[in-house]
Amino acid sequence: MSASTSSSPISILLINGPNLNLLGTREPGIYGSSTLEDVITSCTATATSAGAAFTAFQSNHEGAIVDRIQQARGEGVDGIVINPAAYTHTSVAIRDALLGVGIPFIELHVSNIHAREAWRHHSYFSDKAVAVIAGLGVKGYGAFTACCTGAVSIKTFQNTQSTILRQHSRKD
Ligand SMILES: O=C1C[C@@](O)(C(=O)O)C[C@@H](O)[C@@H]1O
Repeated sequence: MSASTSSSPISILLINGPNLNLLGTREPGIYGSSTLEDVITSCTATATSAGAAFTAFQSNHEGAIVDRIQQARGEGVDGIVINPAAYTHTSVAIRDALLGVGIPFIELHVSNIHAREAWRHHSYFSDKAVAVIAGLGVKGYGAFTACCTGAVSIKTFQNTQSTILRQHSRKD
């Protein structure tokens, strides 16, 4: 991975796949009422306060997501947080792009894909992800916090994952 140094802030790229632009209106019983804009605003605030660089990208197109991942290597992105959405269950191309650039990534789902239809249980990403977050609603995007607040690098996320899950499961 491209290491972050004290002189260069950690750089995080958030990628959202197809139909996540509809967050807030899309099946609210499953995905909640927060919009993607709400999510990005919150993540941007977190990144800014942590002194991290943050970029968000959403596309409904597989090739565009592959292109954005490839572009990330040239930009020196340290870690990717990706909700591949429906491509989770189908995309060898996005998996290969992530492995090709060698940037560590966290896989994120708003819903608990393992509590849904059987065909959603398989992910082309989970076995290669630093961590997998699912079922915490849009609060799952708070996983992003672990990538930049006080964390040396996204690799430390593995050690903080259980803490994050505890924090988010509290009803506060
Ligand atoms: O589009 C999505 C969103 C999703 O990734 C989630 O965030 O829960 C789960 C996927 O199965 C689904 O196709």
